[in-house]
Amino acid sequence: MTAKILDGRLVAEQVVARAAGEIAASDRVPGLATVLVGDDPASAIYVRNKRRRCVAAGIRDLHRKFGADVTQDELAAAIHALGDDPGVTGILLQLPLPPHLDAAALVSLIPPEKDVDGLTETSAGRLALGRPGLRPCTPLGVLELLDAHGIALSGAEAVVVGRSNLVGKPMAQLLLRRDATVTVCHSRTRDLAAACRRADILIVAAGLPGLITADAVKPGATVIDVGIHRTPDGLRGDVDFTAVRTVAGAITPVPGGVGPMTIAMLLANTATAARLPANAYGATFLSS
Ligand SMILES: Nc1nc2c(c(=O)[nH]1)N[C@@H](CN(C=O)c1ccc(C(=O)N[C@@H](CCC(=O)O)C(=O)O)cc1)CN2
Repeated sequence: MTAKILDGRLVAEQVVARAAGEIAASDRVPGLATVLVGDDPASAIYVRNKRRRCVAAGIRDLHRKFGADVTQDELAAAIHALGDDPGVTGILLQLPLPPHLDAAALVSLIPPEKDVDGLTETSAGRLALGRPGLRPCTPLGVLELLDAHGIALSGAEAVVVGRSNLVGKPMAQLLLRRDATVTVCHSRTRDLAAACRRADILIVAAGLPGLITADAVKPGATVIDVGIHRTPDGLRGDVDFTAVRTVAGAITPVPGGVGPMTIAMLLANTATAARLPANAYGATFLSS
């Protein structure tokens, strides 16, 4: 068997075109503030690509760049100012941050109705409770990709490898909302391969290159690789693509799978956020 390739670039184009259409039809121009701290080369690439895509879709680019030595208070003040600025309809703090900064505390300063990354406590809580809100871009993109390829979720055995706030946890919540039976695996899972073999849909966001080998995949399963690693041989995911594609029914490539979907869903969320009234999702907890 050779797996069908789930092309993220293709589906991302459709999502971006839809978002651009919504923006063109709206009377409010979205303004996205991307906040980039330090000199991480991968983060610089992702933010550059996000900004380019946004501008092409009619979103105002309100980028803010800070040195790696910026203090927590300086960054907090900048996020507060963006939160108060009516021209800024979306705020994104690119992760990871340098280790001296408290990323969770800074993310929590973003007003929920401008939280286009879906990472604030309000957004996460609303997802957990099944209430409307902005959802994290990568898990949202995975769902969009599965839907675009007609992969059924209701009643399916879904296994998520990884429990991060950025991907694993919200992915599990979104799959539950779509009536999948969800198992979340992590670094302490005893027999990871056995757990993964139960999956009709296997979503891997573990951050370990080549972690998932062919013996961990049920024949015919759909395998979604969220990992992205820069190796001497080029970009690689968390899945051993060459081996797993001979067992799986469908698989995402790296690059060209989930990555482009993450950016596309940011545009979709930015279009949505621009339509929200101030305070749509409740009060922000302001830290002193
Ligand atoms: N604030 C956030 N920080 C981070 C997020 C996020 O969603 N919000 N996700 C990741 C990185 N990420 C987005 O920021 C991201 C990763 C990969 C891609 C992508 O398009 N990858 C391409 C390859 C591009 C390349 O590296 O040359 C692909 O897979 O085809 C986009 C966005 C961590 N931080």
